[in-house]
Formats: sequence, structure tokens, C-alpha cells
Amino acid sequence: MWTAFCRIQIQPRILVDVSKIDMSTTVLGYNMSAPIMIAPTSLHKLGHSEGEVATARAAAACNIIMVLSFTSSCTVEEVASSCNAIRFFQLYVYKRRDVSAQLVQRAERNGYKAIILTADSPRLGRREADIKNRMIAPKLKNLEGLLSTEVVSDEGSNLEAYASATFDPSLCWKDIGWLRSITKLPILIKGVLTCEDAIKAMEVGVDGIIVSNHGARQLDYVPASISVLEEVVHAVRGKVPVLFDGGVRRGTDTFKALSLGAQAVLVGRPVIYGLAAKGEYGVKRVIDMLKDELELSMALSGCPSVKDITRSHVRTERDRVQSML
Ligand SMILES: Cc1cc2nc3c(=O)[nH]c(=O)nc-3n(C[C@H](O)[C@H](O)[C@H](O)COP(=O)(O)O)c2cc1C
Ligand SMILES: CCCCC(=O)C(=O)O
Repeated sequence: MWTAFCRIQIQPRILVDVSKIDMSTTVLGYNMSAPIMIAPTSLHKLGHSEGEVATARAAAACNIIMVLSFTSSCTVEEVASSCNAIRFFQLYVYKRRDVSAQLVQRAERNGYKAIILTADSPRLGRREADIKNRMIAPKLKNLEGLLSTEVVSDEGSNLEAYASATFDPSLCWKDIGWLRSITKLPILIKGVLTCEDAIKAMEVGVDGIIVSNHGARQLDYVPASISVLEEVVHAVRGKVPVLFDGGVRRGTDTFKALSLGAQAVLVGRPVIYGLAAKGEYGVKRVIDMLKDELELSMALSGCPSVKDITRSHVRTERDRVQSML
């Protein structure tokens, strides 16, 4: 993913008044201080004893949106009552649909503002480090009293065994109708990598799309998500917001994704690294660094506000090839 970002150049404009830089923007009508969101990642207590509560407090302090993972260590309610961060809820659909439905309804009751359906994981990818290390299956507090997450297998990845036992691999497009029938919240689909799927997502009436390859944790040889962002944006034609994740490590990465049409980026691993290093403060530092770098990138590119960042501020490999024809 890093090399895919490296292949995109920034084309700055000079002599623009950049004495004030405004990074603020909105997603689904919610204001945020910068077009940066926290991606859903599971089990934050593996990184820090305060888990997602610390992450959410950092999101609130930075005034950005956090997406809580379905497989979080803290409950939907604990995170909701810990601070006033704007929160979306990421959903995995289980074979036990009633369990997923209950989680959606708890999220809705507790003030989460959107459902992010992760659609790239009918099964878990083959994660060889997890197999080698005999990764443990999560104890999911959200599911206490609803479903046992104990997996009895003493070899390989228990995470994988757990996912196979619970995730519903028959989930398909028509099930968006089921999801609509159980919630009033906007529904976004995470894991879109092709224009065909972007068009299908709009046909079934989703409220947004997240271009993502799940941090390259699912299928090998899928493209870096930044390399397909533009074609998805073209297919969507502004009808719904397109968000982006995968490999955002620098302010310039955020700038490039915005130039190619993303409304905001989501950040996964850097947030967990900050959390593991220094809890809430560590997450806030990571977000502040990404914001500071974006602010400087905007100033040096001649973009005083997010809407000033346009397609002509970047040059992709395809642009270079086309200019030679
Ligand atoms: C440790 C880890 C756990 C993750 N857990 C989830 C999850 O529970 N649900 C989900 O939709 N995506 C999950 N993801 C994928 C992220 O939401 C996101 O797509 C990806 O990490 C973005 O790339 P980045 O880490 O390069 O920023 C996870 C990623 C990581 C690294
Ligand atoms: C079974 C939990 C899967 C969480 C996830 O999405 C990931 O680890 O990438």
C-alpha cells in the first residue's frame, strides 16, 4: 500500500493565500475537525487496558469520528457512556442473525450514528502468523449472555475457528434489505474494491461506501485500495459519500486520497500503535500528527480548505502514461 501511495505525485499550486487553513469537513452531516476517522479494529484491550474507551476519548478530544468494531473489547454501552465522541458501529453478520440484530439495535439506542457493514469477510483470510502463534479467540463482552465465543481447538488460529463458527458466509446483496428493516440508521458498506460492487451498493440503496481491502488482511493479491479509489469514485458519481482506508500513515496520504475523491480517510493500525504506546494520549498524538501533516500539505499545495483539494492536485501513474500517448 505504501508503494501505491508513493507512485502518486502531488501537484501544488503557488501564490495562493494560505494564511488560514481550514481542515474541517462533514461526513453524513456530522462535523469533524479534519477528514480523518478511526477505522474499526477489534480488541483494543490487547493494546491497552482501557481499550476502546481510551480510543473514543481521544476521538472526542480531537473532534473526529470513531468507528467501533463489532469485535470490540469494551461494550457498545461502555464506549457510549465514556465520552461524547461521534461514533459509528461496524457490523459483522452472524449466522445467528438475531445476535447481530441485537447489537445493531443496542448501537442505535446508544447514540451510534451509522452502521458500517463490513462486507469483505464471509470468512477470515489465511493469516499465517495467527496460525503459527495460535492466536486466541476473543472474549467478546458485547456478546455476554447472547452467544458463547469459546472455541475449543488447540491448534492453529482460534480467531479463525471463531470466525468460521459465527460469521455468516451466505450474506449477500439482498440482505441489505434485512439490515434496513432492523435499523433507521444510515448503512455504509466497507470493503468495496470494484466499480461493479459500487454500482450494486448504490442499487440496493446504501448511504455510503468505504473503499478498503481490510488492511490487506483478507485476500492476497487484491489491489492497494488507493489504486482503485478513483474508479469507485467515478462509478458513484457523487450520489453517496465515498470513504477510504488502507495505508494512511502521513498527511500527504490523506491529501492524495482526498484529491482522488474520498470524503475522508479512516486510519487503522496507527491508532492501535498509539493506543498500545500511551493509551488515550497516544491515540490523540497519532491523530494530531496526521492532522498537522495534512495542514502543512494543504498549505504547501495551495489548498486553504478541504473543498480546494481537487483531482488536479495529484498526478497518478495512469495520468503519466496517458500524457505520453
Ligand atoms: C488488528 C486489526 C483489526 C481489525 N479489525 C477489524 C474489524 O473488527 N472490523 C473491520 O471491519 N475491520 C477491521 N480491520 C480493518 C480496518 O478497519 C481497516 O480496514 C484497515 O486496518 C485499514 O488499514 P490501515 O491499518 O493500513 O490503516 C482490522 C485491522 C487490523 C489491523
Ligand atoms: C474475528 C474477528 C475479526 C476482526 C477483523 O476484522 C480483523 O482481525 O481483521
